[in-house]
Amino acid sequence: MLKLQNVNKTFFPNSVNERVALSNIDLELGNGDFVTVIGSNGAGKSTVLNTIAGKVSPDTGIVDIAGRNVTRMKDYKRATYVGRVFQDPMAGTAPDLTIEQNMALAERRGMRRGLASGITKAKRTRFADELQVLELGLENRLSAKVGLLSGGQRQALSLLMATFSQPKILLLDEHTAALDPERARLVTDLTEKVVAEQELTTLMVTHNMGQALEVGNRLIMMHEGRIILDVSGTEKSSMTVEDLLAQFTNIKNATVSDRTLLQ
Ligand SMILES: Nc1ncnc2c1ncn2[C@@H]1O[C@H](COP(=O)(O)OP(=O)(O)OP(=O)(O)O)[C@@H](O)[C@H]1O
Repeated sequence: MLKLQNVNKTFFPNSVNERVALSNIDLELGNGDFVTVIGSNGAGKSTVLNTIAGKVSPDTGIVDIAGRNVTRMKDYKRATYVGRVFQDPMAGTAPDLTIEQNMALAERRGMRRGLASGITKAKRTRFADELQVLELGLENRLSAKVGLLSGGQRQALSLLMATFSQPKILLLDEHTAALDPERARLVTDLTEKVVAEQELTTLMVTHNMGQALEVGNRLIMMHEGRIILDVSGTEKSSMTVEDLLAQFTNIKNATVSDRTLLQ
């Protein structure tokens, strides 16, 4: 469903600000794979997501979504294939528009302009049905401005909207990080439910190692632009947070000793 082949990205090459963000990334996700992505700051996690979404154009390599080479396809054209939820609850929704207006926009994602139709009664009923799944009572607040919702409610709505047009790939960029533990739990549970129901192929970046182990069927760890750990199935489910921390420590030590060797 998703294939990254030998993807490289360096920001500001050949300058003092040069940053190697992605280095020979090869990654293949099957239909319905739910992959959690961890790694230290600057490891390249967001750049992987941005490359898939088309926000970042790779220097070399191929991005293939559902058998289509989208490497040079603009982000707005890819929007039909890719749903995304960001860390900031304010990012995925328009605060001055109502819940139903936001949902109508999400529904039209990736469509050509000029095909707009009003929010019909049938549509309203469908939106209400969709919202009921969240169990937050939002189905009774269709005409409320989204700016009035709490962060957790907005993230739940963002998630629903991101999956509305049944994308091929769902990208979650630390989408529970800004929420309090209770709301983070709610949005995590909801994520698992929506992903399972729609069999969505999903990449979820998180700094929460417990969450990375608990959620999904596969986990990758990134470091300095590379994928340095890729576990799934029982190997993943038998891992503990301590195991992951030990991996981090090993890498950091290895990196330090590599540098020492190179000096
Ligand atoms: N638009 C950009 N312009 C310049 N450098 C960038 C840009 N985006 C990312 N980088 C650099 O690329 C590297 C990888 O960044 P990225 O944001 O992908 O890391 P990350 O793993 O998501 O980190 P974090 O956990 O801190 O969000 C870093 O060195 C970063 O400074």
